[in-house]
Amino acid sequence: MSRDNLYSLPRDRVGQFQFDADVADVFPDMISRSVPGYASILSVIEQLAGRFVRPATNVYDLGCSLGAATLLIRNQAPPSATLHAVDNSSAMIDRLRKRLDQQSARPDACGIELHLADVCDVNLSNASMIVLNFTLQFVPAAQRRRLLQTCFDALVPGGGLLLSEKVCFEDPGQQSLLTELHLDFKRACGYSELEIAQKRTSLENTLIPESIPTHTDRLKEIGFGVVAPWFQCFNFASILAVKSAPS
Ligand SMILES: Nc1ncnc2c1ncn2[C@@H]1O[C@H](C[S@+](CC[C@H]([NH3+])C(=O)[O-])CC(=O)[O-])[C@@H](O)[C@H]1O
Ligand SMILES: O=C(O)C(=O)Cc1ccccc1
Repeated sequence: MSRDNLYSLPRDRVGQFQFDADVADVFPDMISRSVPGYASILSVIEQLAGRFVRPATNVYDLGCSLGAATLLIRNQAPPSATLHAVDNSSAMIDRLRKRLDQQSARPDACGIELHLADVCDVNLSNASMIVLNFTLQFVPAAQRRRLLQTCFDALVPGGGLLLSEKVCFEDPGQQSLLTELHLDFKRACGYSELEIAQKRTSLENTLIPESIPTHTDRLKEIGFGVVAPWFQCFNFASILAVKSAPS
C-alpha cells in the first residue's frame, strides 16, 4: 500500500482538495491515518449488510472511493441483490474497476455495478441498504437534505441508511478539544505539522462538517423512524437510520 506523502513538501499555493489520481493512489493509507475508527466502521458496515441487505434489492455505496465498503457488503449480500458503487472521481472508479477485474469473487456473489456519477444525480430505487461513508460532507450543504430525502424514498420498509461524517460541535470547548485530539491522532499516525496544515487548508471550503444534532434532526424530519448515532471518535461519527415498516 502506498504511503500518503502528498502534503509533505511545502507548496507555494495549496489548491482545493480533489479526489484525483494522486489521492486515489494513496487513499487507503490516507483515510486510515486521517479518520480514527475508519477500520471499525467498515467492519460494522459488513455486519449491517448481513442484517439489512435483502434478496432482489439494490444496495448503494454512495461515494465509494476504492470500494472498501462495497467489497465487504458483497461478502454478506444474497446472490440476487445488486450492489451499486457510485463515485464522481474517475480515478477512484477506474481503480475500483481494475480491482474487481483482478479479484475473483465467490461463485454466488452478487453483481456489482460501477457508476461514474454525482451522488445527487443517481436514480435510487428498491434499496435495502444505502451507505454514505464520509461522502455527504463533500456534497454542497444546500443539496444534502434533498439527497437524504431521495435515499429515504428509495429505501424499502425496514431498509437502513448508514451515514458517517466528520462532525463539528456547537460548544466551542468541545470543538477545540476534539479537533486537537484528532490532530494528535494524525501526529501519532506520522503526519508532520506541515502535512496537517496544508491538508487542512486544502479541505477548508470542500469538506463542510455539520453537528450530530443537525444530522439526526434532519434524518428524523425526513421520516426515518429510528435514528441511532452508534459511533463517535473525536470529531468523526456514524449514524444508522432505519425506515420503519408502515404500521
Ligand atoms: N458529489 C459527489 N458524487 C459522487 N462522489 C462524490 C461526491 N463528492 C465526493 N465524492 C466522493 O466521495 C468519496 C469520499 S471518501 C469516501 C470513503 C469511502 N466511502 C470508503 O468507505 O472508503 C471520504 C474521504 O475522503 O474523507 C471520494 O471518493 C469522492 O470522490
Ligand atoms: O484528513 C482529515 O483531516 C480529514 O478530515 C479526513 C479526510 C480523509 C481523507 C480525505 C479527506 C479528508
